[in-house]
Amino acid sequence: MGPIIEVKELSKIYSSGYQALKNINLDIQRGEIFALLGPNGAGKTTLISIICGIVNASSGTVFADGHDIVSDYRAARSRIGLVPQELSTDAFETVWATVTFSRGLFGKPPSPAHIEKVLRALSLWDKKDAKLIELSGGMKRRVMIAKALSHEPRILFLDEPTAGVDVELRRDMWEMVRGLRADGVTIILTTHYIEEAEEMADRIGVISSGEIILIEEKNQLMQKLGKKELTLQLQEPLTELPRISSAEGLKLSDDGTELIYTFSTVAEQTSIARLLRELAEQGIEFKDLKTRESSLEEIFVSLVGTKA
Ligand SMILES: Nc1ncnc2c1ncn2[C@@H]1O[C@H](COP(=O)(O)OP(=O)(O)OP(=O)(O)O)[C@@H](O)[C@H]1O
Repeated sequence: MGPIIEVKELSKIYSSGYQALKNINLDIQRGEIFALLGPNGAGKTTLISIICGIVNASSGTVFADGHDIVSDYRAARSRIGLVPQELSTDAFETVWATVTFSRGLFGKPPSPAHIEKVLRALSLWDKKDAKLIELSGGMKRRVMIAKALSHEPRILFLDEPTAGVDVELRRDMWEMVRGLRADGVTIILTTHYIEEAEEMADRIGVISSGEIILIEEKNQLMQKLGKKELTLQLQEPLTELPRISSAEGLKLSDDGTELIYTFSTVAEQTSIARLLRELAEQGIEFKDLKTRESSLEEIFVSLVGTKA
């Protein structure tokens, strides 16, 4: 079986003339959690909206579970659940009715058992008879997810799932996403919270100005582009950097009490050993040391020059 989503040479020019996507090629593997990162306006929502059939592409093709999203729209769309960024709910419907109705839209036979399972998983069961207007913002967001899961999709898109939600709900959502993955659902999420991608994703794609500039396994990305920082707290402050051959990547703190050494995670052992040896040879002693690894956030900023 091939990838569950295949995007080929996809471009989008809005009627305003603005080109939001430029020749995107992207395969999403079955069962993975894929995080799409990018600064505001990079094209994330446009890409998702095209895959979900809400926006038309200008050129290129998309297959969802083998179905062309244009010529075979219904089959493609039935495979997909979408949790959009904006909450749009029918304020006076009950939770139960709105989620049940969503399932019907995809031509699936009623399944109260499935709806119950979804509502329980999202801690909405005791609210099933409440009208949406009576729910808190976080609960409304859970309802959006319940709607997206109502027809048992194999692919779930989460567009900024945890924007503006509290820490507890964010944790709950991560838990739920992991549970879905365990059931074999493929998950694509966009997020501004790098922490979320770092925590959840198997692979990460970075989109900037309508182009995919990087796709990588998360662990490899962190290893390849990640930097480590070693801080040595000196016994005696220095007035200038020691003259040693491993001075590249070495900085002296403003007050002269710390040496800070930045190195790539790949090159680590040999270069640290050499640095420590050379410092010892110069009689420079330190009383403590600490190391720190760069976060995905820093890697991201180094790639696109701005925050996600
Ligand atoms: N209907 C539209 N007509 C014209 N331009 C649009 C339209 N929708 C989006 N755009 C433009 O396309 C670009 C990509 O927008 P998109 O919403 O896909 O970005 P995004 O990566 O999802 O951003 P954000 O992180 O802010 O949600 C932006 O410059 C936006 O202004």
